[in-house]
Formats: sequence, structure tokens, C-alpha cells
Amino acid sequence: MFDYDLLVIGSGPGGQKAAIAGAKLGRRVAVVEKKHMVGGVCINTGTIPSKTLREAILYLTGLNQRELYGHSYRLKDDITVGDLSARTQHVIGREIDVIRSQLARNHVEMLLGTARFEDPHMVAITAADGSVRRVTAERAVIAVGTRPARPSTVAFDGKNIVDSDQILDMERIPGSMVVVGAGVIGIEYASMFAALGAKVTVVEKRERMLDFCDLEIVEALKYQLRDLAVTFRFRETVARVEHSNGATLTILESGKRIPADTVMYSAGRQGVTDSLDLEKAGLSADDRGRIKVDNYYRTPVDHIYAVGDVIGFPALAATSMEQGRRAAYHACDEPVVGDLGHLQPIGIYTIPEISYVGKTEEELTESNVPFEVGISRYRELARGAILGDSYGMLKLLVHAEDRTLLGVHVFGTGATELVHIGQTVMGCGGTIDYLVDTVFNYPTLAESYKVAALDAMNKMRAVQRFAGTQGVLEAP
Ligand SMILES: Cc1cc2nc3c(=O)[nH]c(=O)nc-3n(C[C@H](O)[C@H](O)[C@H](O)COP(=O)(O)OP(=O)(O)OC[C@H]3O[C@@H](n4cnc5c(N)ncnc54)[C@H](O)[C@@H]3O)c2cc1C
Ligand SMILES: NC(=O)c1ccc[n+]([C@@H]2O[C@H](COP(=O)([O-])OP(=O)(O)OC[C@H]3O[C@@H](n4cnc5c(N)ncnc54)[C@H](O)[C@@H]3O)[C@@H](O)[C@H]2O)c1
Repeated sequence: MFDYDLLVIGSGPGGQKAAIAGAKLGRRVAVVEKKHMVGGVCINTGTIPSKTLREAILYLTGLNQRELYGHSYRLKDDITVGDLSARTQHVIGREIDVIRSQLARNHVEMLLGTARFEDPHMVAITAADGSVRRVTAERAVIAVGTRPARPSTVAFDGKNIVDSDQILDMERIPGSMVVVGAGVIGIEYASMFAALGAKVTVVEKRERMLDFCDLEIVEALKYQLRDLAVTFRFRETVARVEHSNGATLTILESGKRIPADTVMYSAGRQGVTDSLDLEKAGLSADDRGRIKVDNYYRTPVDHIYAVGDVIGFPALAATSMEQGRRAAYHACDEPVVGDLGHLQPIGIYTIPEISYVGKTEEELTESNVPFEVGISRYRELARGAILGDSYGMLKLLVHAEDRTLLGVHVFGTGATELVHIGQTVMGCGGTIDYLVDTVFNYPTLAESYKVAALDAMNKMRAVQRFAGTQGVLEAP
């Protein structure tokens, strides 16, 4: 009766995984995507280019080697935009190939164009040449993602005043830069340009940045960024940006004026729902273009699901993929177990990187959970010395009574990988006894788990001693 069992709009991480999951369950599936955007924001303008850029910057500037070879060490003296974009384009091209091939071998049809609803089961797809094709589907998954939010008062020109998509097309590396908005995107790019030697000023209207992260770790990041000549202006709002002869002047509401070669806006993102004609499907979006869903990613129209950035927080490639898979399973009447729950990791690819899973100290204190902190510093690990990372740290938050692991916070080399050891222990309901009693490879950064677990254990023992319950800690 319908052309497809499942129609997915958008080929970002959410759309891809929804499509493949549907196909694996034997459904006839198609994905609609604009010709130049296969792979979504994730591959073309977001996660992949920014993470590749970071890697290219770390390699070419030699930043991570300077502790070992001296502060003037650089792999290349005059780093150009060409040096950086060569690597980015290589990785983007490769990832698009992988996605195309995965979709094709799972018999997912790719319909190139922009989709809009004509009714709850029919979508019109306008191709680049203006031709329109109509298809019907029993169920649909909306995975259209977001685009940068642009204040109407700012005259973006794509060269000196840019958003976080346009920064990837920069013609030269700026000598100075204002970053508006200290969210994840703003801070990641601020650290990259600072590593390249740009004088970066970050303007953020809130009191602190990355307020969902552990305070001590954010302070450590701020210290490292200040060391790279980043200036922070918190509780400040940009009033306007002036532009003349290839230079900019950012004027803050407080009256401060900041001259810079480039101003980059990273002040939030907006769901790409305005061209979907949602009302024809019986749906609507909020003022930030986001669609409301239930626990199964089902919109108020039962056979239409929405996943990824278009449904809002946490707006990560990592979670979007899993939301896509779960939505497709539900749409195809396949059981879905559990939810994404409290073990969702956060990875922030600043220089140095941050990652965490579970609770922060602030959250535990607010909810009166007694906890102990175990810390390991990379500078005391042999692997830290070998790598030349003296600032990294791993922090474990441990329940003071049953010794279960409540949170893992990592700062420094490999943080986004290391966090998964703690996530696994937490997922299995493990205690730090496991980490204390396990042998880790040496020399590794993973060893930091044992060092931090021992630190927490020693602190808890000190409390026990004081309380007069000397002796071996009892297993919970
Ligand atoms: C600079 C930056 C860095 C990031 N870094 C990370 C990171 O390190 N880790 C992480 O987990 N996440 C990161 N993210 C977030 C991550 O990129 C997003 O969470 C993820 O891409 C969202 O996936 P999605 O499935 O919602 O779709 P998206 O990747 O947003 O793609 C949506 C697709 O839908 C298409 N589309 C929209 N409307 C239509 C229509 N009407 N018809 C057809 N197609 C349509 C678009 O063309 C687009 O290709 C970053 C984002 C940015 C911007
Ligand atoms: N490593 C990662 O996982 C990663 C990397 C990049 C982006 N992302 C995702 O992309 C999404 C978007 O990120 P984002 O950083 O653009 O948005 P955001 O909403 O997280 O941050 C925007 C920041 O800009 C500030 N701001 C807004 N207007 C301002 C103004 N006029 N002056 C000064 N400050 C202003 C806000 O207070 C806020 O702190 C996030 O949800 C994030 O999860 C994830």
C-alpha cells in the first residue's frame, strides 16, 4: 500500500542508524537527504570536521610534544588553511563513502532532495534541479538536525563574521578572534584557534562555562586555555559587531570593545523544521524548531518519530545514533530494552579534552549523597611522563557507604576514551574494590583508575579509623 515501510528524513547519525536498523529488520527503507549533505551535520560541518581539525592542529603545532622538546617546538612553522583542510576533506570524503556503502549494502534507498510533508503519510522531495517526487510511507523518522542560530542583528559575511559552520571555510587563520558563546562548540573552537596561536577572547553571558561539567575540571581547562592566551569575558553580552576593511570590533553591553580579525558565533542551534510543513503531518515545533517526543521517540502523531538534535538535549552524535536505532525498533515492533539513562557519557574535545559519566560533586552534594573523591594525576603516572602530559587528571566519585562508582571525570590526554572504563564498571554496578584489585597494563593512562580508586579507599579508611572502626574495609 505504501512505497516504503519506513521513511527517514535526514542522513545524520540519527537518520543513518534508524534506516539501517529498519532495514536489518527486513523493512523497505529510504532516506531523504540533500545532495551535498550525505552524513548530515555530523560529517559535513559538525563533529567530524571539527574533530579532524583538532587532530591536524595538534599534529602540526606539535603542542602536545612541547613539554618534552621545549616551548618553541612546532612540526610546521607556517600552518596554512590548506594544511588543515587537506586532512579534514580527506576524512569527510572517506566517511561519506562509508555511509553510502553501508546504506547501499543494507538496501536502504537514498532519495536526494529536500523533504516536506504533504500529509501524515506522504512526503514531497524537491531535488536540486527543482523536480518534485512524492513518496508514501507507513512510518517516518524525522532526523533533520539543527543549524547555527544567527542573531538577526549581526551581519554575518562568511569571512570575518562567521557562524560555526562557516568557520570551516575560512580563507586564512585569524591572528585574533572573538568567540561568542562558551558552549561546547565555542570552547572547542576557542581552544583550537588558541593552539594555532590566535589571540582568542570568549564572550559568554552566563556566569560560568560548561556548567554541566565538574567545576574542578572546568577550572583546570580554563587555566590551560588562559595559558594559551585565551581571555574570558563572563557575564558579558555582545551588543553589536562592527566590520570594516577586513577587521571587526565587538562591542559588549558593558561598553568594552574588542578588535579582532574574526568573530565566530557559537551561541546555540536551531532545529531545521521550518521547511518541513510539519502542520500537514499534524505536528508542530517549538520556537527553537524542536519537536516533542515520548520515551520511544514517538511524536504526538503515532507513526512519526523524531530523533537526534531536532528533539533537543543532549544533541550529540553519540546519543542521536542510539535514539535512531531505538526509534526504528519501536516503529518496527521490535522490543527496546531500557533507556539511555544516567550512563550517557559526555566528551568535550577541547585542548586538553574533557570527558565524564555519571554524577558531578555538585549534584551529589545537592542530593545529600555521601561520597568520597579519588584522584589520580597524570604527572604521577609513567605513561603521563612518557606522553608529556603533566596536567591530566582522573577523578572518581565513590559512594562513601557502599563504594559504588557514582561518577568519573577525566581531563587530559585520552579522556574521551578512558571514561568508558568507568562507564562499564558503573553499568555493571561495580564498586571501586574491583578497580583496586585489578591489574592494569603498565605504563598506561588506564592505570589512573587504580591509583584514584586507592586514593578514595585510603580516604575512606581514614574516616573509618577516626570513627573507631579500624581494620580492613568490609566489602558492601
Ligand atoms: C561544530 C560541532 C561539533 C560537534 N562535535 C560533536 C562531538 O564531538 N561529539 C558528538 O557526539 N556530537 C558533536 N556534535 C553534535 C553532532 O554533530 C550532532 O549531535 C549530530 O550531528 C546530530 O545528528 P542528527 O541525526 O540529528 O542529524 P544531523 O547530523 O544534524 O543531520 C541532519 C541532516 O538532515 C538533513 N535535512 C534537514 N532537513 C531536511 C529535509 N527537509 N529534507 C531532507 N534532509 C533534510 C540535513 O541536510 C542534514 O544532513 C557537534 C556539532 C557541531 C555543530
Ligand atoms: N563534543 C561534543 O559533544 C560537542 C561538540 C560541539 C557541539 N556539541 C553539541 O552542539 C550543540 C550546540 O552547541 P553550542 O555551543 O552552539 O550551543 P549551546 O547552547 O550549548 O551554547 C551556547 C552558549 O552561548 C551563550 N550565548 C548565547 N548568546 C550569547 C550572546 N549574545 N553573548 C554571549 N554569549 C551568548 C549561551 O549562554 C551558551 O552558553 C550542543 O547541544 C552540544 O551538545 C557537542
